[in-house]
Amino acid sequence: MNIIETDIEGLVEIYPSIFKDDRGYFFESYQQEKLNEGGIPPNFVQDNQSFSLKGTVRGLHLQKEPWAQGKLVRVVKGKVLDVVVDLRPLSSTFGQSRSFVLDDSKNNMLYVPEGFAHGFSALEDSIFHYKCTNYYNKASESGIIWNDSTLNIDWKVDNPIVSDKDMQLLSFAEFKATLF
Ligand SMILES: Cc1cn([C@H]2C[C@H](O)[C@@H](COP(=O)(O)OP(=O)(O)O[C@H]3O[C@@H](C)C(=O)[C@@H](O)[C@H]3O)O2)c(=O)[nH]c1=O
Repeated sequence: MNIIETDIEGLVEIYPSIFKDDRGYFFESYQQEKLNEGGIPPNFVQDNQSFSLKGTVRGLHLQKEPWAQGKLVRVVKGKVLDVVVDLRPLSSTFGQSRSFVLDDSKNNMLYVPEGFAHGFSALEDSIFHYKCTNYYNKASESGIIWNDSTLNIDWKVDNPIVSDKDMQLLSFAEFKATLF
């Protein structure tokens, strides 16, 4: 398992060791001790899985305190562009976004700490799986509109499929006004 720190504090990429043989492959999709050594907390309480048609954009989502969630995300099948925005008010990278391709041929994962907005676009039909450090809490849901012009994220999909709920999310400026 190769755990790689990114240039944003707490945001970590993980490349598991994949063992291939005549039958197929094997890898440890979650190993608490090794991940904890790499700075990833051990307190996951909920696993989620979604399927998205190619071209879908989900996000950008977060839950507010005290229901903030760290997320350990990966694709089971397919390929997504995973996007995070650092919304921790005291962070030197506040307001910055990063994108990572998560791919079922590499089985790479990303740990997104609490305090980030998270989303992804499906570059292929994709099954997405993630572990969360806190439970789903509908009343605490918040987020930023996927196509906010100031964040200017390239989702790398044409004519995105976006839920009605996500079309109602705040602009980044509106979101910031709720913080400060
Ligand atoms: C996220 C979630 C949704 N649901 C329900 C609510 C709703 O009826 C249905 C679909 O919910 P959503 O449209 O919010 O699903 P989705 O847009 O896939 O939401 C997810 O997006 C990605 C980008 C994230 O980062 C996740 O944390 C989560 O916010 O599932 C749960 O029961 N538990 C959960 O944990």
